[in-house]
Amino acid sequence: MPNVSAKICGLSTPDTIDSAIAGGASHIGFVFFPPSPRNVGFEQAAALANRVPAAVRRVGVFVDPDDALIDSAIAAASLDILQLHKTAPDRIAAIRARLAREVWGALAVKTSADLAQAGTLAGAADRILYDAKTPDTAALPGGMGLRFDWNLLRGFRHPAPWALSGGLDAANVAEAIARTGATLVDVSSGVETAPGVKDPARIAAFLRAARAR
Ligand SMILES: O=C(O)c1ccccc1NCC(=O)[C@H](O)[C@H](O)COP(=O)(O)O
Repeated sequence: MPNVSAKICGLSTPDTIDSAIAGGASHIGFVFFPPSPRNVGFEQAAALANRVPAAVRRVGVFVDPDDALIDSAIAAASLDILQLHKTAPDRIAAIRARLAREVWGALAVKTSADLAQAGTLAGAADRILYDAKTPDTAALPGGMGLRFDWNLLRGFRHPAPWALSGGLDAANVAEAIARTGATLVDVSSGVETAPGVKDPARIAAFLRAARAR
């Protein structure tokens, strides 16, 4: 069975960063999107990023960002990877070409028609993050604890490396991995006690469960 790696997204405090690292997270996500309860400022991100060892990848999470925001976030938090939500494939490709950095494209999934759009991200992004589609009225395109039907991924021919996200937690991540074959999983609200409030114990439990599947 392949090793499963885990990204803990939306971290904003030193204790939760430390918990993710101690628990074996492969990736740590910082959200740069002011409407999010997980948004971090540049100085805050810089201090948090300093706690992250080089072996753990620092992911910046953005919603259709402009170049100035990306450049400031990279400078502050030494980001290894950019995760782009609601960003057109040609814009993703342009960002990737300009920065020569790993870039992930988030694909909002509810139906098989959504999943069929994965091909548009292949070639533009290094990795596709399958995430649950949030309602049009929602303030956020991610981090809402929603999950999509994992059966949609059964037999799906992934056009690029990928990761699974959306509504994962310590109780369901093993099943999610078994059902989809994911080798990289991503969680945010499933390790929180309230929106934006990460819990070190839940982070540790999630990472244990992802390993123990
Ligand atoms: O988490 C946010 O607040 C957020 C805001 C804007 C764009 C993306 C955001 N999160 C992206 C993530 O990578 C989350 O981990 C992913 O959507 C899963 O969230 P959850 O279902 O809460 O585990």
